[in-house]
Amino acid sequence: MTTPESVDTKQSDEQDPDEVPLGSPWADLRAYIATPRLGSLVLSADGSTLLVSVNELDHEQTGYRSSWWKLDPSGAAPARRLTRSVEGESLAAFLPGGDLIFSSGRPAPPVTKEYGPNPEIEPSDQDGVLWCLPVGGGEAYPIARRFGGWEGVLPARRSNSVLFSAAGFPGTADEKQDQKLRKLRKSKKISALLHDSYPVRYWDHDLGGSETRLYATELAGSEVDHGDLRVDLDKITRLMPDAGRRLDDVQAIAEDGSFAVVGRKTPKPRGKTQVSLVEVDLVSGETIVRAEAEGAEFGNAVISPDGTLIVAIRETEPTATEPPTVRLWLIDRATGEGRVLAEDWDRWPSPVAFSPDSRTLYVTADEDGDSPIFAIDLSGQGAEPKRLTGDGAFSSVLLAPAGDRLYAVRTSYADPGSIVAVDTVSGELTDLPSPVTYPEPPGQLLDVETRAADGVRIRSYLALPSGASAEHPAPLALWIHGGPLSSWNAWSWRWNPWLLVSQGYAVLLPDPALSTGYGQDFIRRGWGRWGAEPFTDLMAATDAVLERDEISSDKPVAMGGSFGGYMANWVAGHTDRFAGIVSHASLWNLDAFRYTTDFGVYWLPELNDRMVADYSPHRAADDIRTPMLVIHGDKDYRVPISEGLGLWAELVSRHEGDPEELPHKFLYFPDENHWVLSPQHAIVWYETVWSFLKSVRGDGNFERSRVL
Ligand SMILES: CC(=O)N[C@@H](C)C(=O)N[C@@H](C)C(=O)N[C@@H](C)C(=O)O
Repeated sequence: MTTPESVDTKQSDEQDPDEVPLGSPWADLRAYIATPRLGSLVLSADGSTLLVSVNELDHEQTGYRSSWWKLDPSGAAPARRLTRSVEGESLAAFLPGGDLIFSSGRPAPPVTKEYGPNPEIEPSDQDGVLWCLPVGGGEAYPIARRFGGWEGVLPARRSNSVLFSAAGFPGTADEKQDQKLRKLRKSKKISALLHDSYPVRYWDHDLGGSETRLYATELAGSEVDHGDLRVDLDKITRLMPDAGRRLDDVQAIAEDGSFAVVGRKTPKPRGKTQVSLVEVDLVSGETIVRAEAEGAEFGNAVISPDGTLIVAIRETEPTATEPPTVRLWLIDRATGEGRVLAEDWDRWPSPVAFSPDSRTLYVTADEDGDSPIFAIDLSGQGAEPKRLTGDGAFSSVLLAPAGDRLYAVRTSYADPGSIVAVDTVSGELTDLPSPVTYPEPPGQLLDVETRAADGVRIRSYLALPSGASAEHPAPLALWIHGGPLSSWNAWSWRWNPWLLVSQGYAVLLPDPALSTGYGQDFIRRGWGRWGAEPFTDLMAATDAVLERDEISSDKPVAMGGSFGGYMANWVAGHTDRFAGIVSHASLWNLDAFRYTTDFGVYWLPELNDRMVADYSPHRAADDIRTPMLVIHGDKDYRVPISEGLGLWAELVSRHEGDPEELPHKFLYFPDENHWVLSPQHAIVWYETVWSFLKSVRGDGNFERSRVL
């Protein structure tokens, strides 16, 4: 598979724009949305089969469908597509014998007792069907159907134990009742939910209609029992049935299938919850609390192959003045004792795998514009992390059973994604043949740095168009990342600087105060002071690149989404140095935001009254003189639409001149969420941003996208 062919064409007036052959994906938005995107990796228990998911544009070009591709872990054979259906496939996990379980919306045979549970339930568009692709060959066949779908499938590596998780309706005692209630609600068109706890929404969907339920069973595999596998949640063991909505997530299963580690939420006063780690015995169902502490939460657990150790992250609760800390927490199952690992390591790590002898732990952590893999030797006293990989952000990291190599998807802002094998001793990378090859971006990615007024180093990436030079300097676009506890270190299809580079801009991607990968002090510097150091760091980074010969001294433009949108709004109210500002899914009135965002209690320690009084962008509404493009999706529950509506109303109500000459625009998506994910809307998003930036720079009039 390659990206859509690059053909240099000029659009004639008569031609339907959709008929014009595709150009480069970094310049032609139709080619951009049609470019396949790498997803996550799955490895078989014996290490012989590595899969990667690939997201491709669907036939209507209004969504993406994912399929699984088979990779040769040795790197010899090319990638080949393993699953193919119009509806796509998602969840995937190997049984130890090699059978692959996956979910797919592909048409399943009619419901009969023969093939699945709950035969009284008519097939529906809300069905989730799990399929098995037998290792010995042959067609995939359905093994379970469930109205409402599945959350996860987690097989043990060296036994027949398999965990299934699915969302159950609160108040229903078992799977039968759950399925009946779902059917009733559907037929009566009931969508109402009753809440008695917090939170009630998450990113773009409602909570309250579901709680995670956990089931365990033994699946021998089709090769072993010479028959088809069947899973019926009514007939298998439900674990922690009394946990109700306290069961948070299923994090890991022991290789021998004897126990699993799950997150358990305990409701706390003032709407808080605290997640602890609980071990559940898959046979007896007994539970043991493995990690629990006031003022801290635990997650991302990994179990050592010998089953003696659990490592997770421990994140402390922030206060008004102290940001959270993230550390590794090592639990010795024999003694039940837990301790911090690599306490002095000033990074926020996340565990990914243990070596086969359980003596080395592999983790990833943001570091200085990368998110590399580190190895931590657990046998010595020091637990000193050793950086294994160089540039790039490594995700979906899996260890080969022999322990000699890790597999990962590596991305950076110079690379949309490669599949790599990492030597666990030398850290050497080998590229594996990937289902997707991407064309080179239309420029260079530079690592640049400057000093803030207080002497602190601020580093950034600068995406520079190929032709930029002292003779042809490029106009500058400042991009501000979200979070704010994050870093511009991994490729993003949503925030892709190369699309703007192809329009001639140089794009600056700074990591200001609050960014991850530079240590705790760097985060603390901006904590509760959003309009102070994070803002002045961004300005310092902008000043420094404006001095470069290849950068035009014209007024730059600025853009940011989410927290980056907060900062875009703050910039608008505190400087007139930008020609135009794009504010996507932005925080405008912090006083309102902290109570209406989906998870307000996360923000409350930092967004206290004092911080809100000092740093809410809406307080500087009178000072905004820069044209703004406001963009918001109505289904954004992280930064609710009220923030975008408030910003828009305040901008418009301050415009005293000719209404026809309002300098601002509002691009509103009634059915998009925080990210604007559908491909057709991504096109509208970029087209509108391009046109707005062009107009504020005086390069032409603002032109509506032809579909607006
Ligand atoms: C619970 C919570 O709010 N977590 C934050 C990481 C978060 O979602 N922040 C948003 C306001 C934000 O800035 N998100 C960024 C990562 C984005 O680009 O969506």
